[in-house]
Amino acid sequence: MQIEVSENQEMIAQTIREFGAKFIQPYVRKWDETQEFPIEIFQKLGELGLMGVLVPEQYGGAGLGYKEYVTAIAELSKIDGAIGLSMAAHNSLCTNHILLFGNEAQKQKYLPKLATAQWIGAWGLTEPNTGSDAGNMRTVAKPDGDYWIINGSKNFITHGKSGNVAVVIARTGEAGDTKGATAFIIEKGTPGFSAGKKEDKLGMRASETTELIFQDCRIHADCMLGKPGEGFIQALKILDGGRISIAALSLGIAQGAFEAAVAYSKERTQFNQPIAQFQGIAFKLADMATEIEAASLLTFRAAEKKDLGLDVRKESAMAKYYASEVAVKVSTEAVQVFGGYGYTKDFPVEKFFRDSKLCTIGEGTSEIQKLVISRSILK
Ligand SMILES: CC(C)(COP(=O)(O)OP(=O)(O)OC[C@H]1O[C@@H](n2cnc3c(N)ncnc32)[C@H](O)[C@@H]1OP(=O)(O)O)[C@@H](O)C(=O)NCCC(=O)NCCSC(=O)C1=CCCCC1
Repeated sequence: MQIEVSENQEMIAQTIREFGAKFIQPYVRKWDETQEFPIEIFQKLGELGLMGVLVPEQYGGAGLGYKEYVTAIAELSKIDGAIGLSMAAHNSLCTNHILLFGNEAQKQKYLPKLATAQWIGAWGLTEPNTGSDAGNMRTVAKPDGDYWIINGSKNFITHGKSGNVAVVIARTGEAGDTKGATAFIIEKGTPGFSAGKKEDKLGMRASETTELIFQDCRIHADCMLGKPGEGFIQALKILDGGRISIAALSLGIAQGAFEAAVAYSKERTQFNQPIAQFQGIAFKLADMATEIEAASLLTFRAAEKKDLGLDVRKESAMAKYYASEVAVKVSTEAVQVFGGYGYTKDFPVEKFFRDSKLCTIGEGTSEIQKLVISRSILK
């Protein structure tokens, strides 16, 4: 898919393929059915150095870039999108927020644990009434001497219950003021901080999604990331990287569904010939392959620009928008290629189909990506 693949990317892809065949693939269906979050998988991935791909070596990470990170998420998501999603939320949202906006003490304290997955991270921006309009958040943090008191709730939070630490953005100024929000690091077990309802989801079921609840949660000012008022802009910058990871997740899902459809179409015979020999099926495969290739180019281009330290708000939105829509389209077509069998849980494509839909919604809907892209063009 890419013209040049680095040695590190090859090594990461190979490691994940071997790891996935042994520790993920055999359990995908069970985790999906039971909605179980297999935390031990992340600890094992952490031991392999894959939970801190973007974290510099001095903080216990691999010190690599977005190209390698995209490779890791896409390879994992070919096997199980839910595992790819959890890795993405842990890395590009929670860990990256501390890496990019934390002070030295915060980085020393949290990054080594997060980069090795001894601790799992969560990130809280979305609220029940403020999803796309994230800047209008209602969760409030009020100063109290050297402390801040947080009240409110966040929802659709990956690792809300299992996470050892969360980065949470709360209102510290006027409602609707994009300079009126602040980011805080809050550890599990802090009085007044708890996980609420766990969502029963259509797809991505092995990735845990819960509410976060704050009731007079008192935290020291040392937990603040950056300065008061910087939280919303920090979050938008974090989403610029996060959206590349959702594009990678989408690529993995699309590639997994495509490979299953190709294999099945060569084996399944109807009217005395493999269905792949019918133009109706062969042209579907041609469309899928072309769209995956285009999605891959957009995703790796955004990753390359990010690695160069450039502003990628447009490129990450384009990659996420296009790749996620491709994941939905390709997995839908894969179910069609499988026919009735594709609609059963005996084959993998129904899961790709269910998992893919999250990609057009999480970290900003396709409509929000178009808003970001068009604002960037028209500014
Ligand atoms: C794009 C958006 C709708 C924008 O909002 P507004 O119109 O309120 O804000 P606007 O006027 O665009 O901007 C404010 C200031 O900010 C600067 N800036 C914007 N982008 C950036 C940027 N990328 N970098 C730096 N600065 C930026 C902008 O210039 C402006 O500054 P100024 O006030 O003029 O000085 C934003 O709210 C958004 O994106 N929503 C989707 C949330 C959303 O995506 N959640 C996802 C939550 S996480 C999630 O869903 C999951 C996580 C993991 C698991 C799956 C799900």
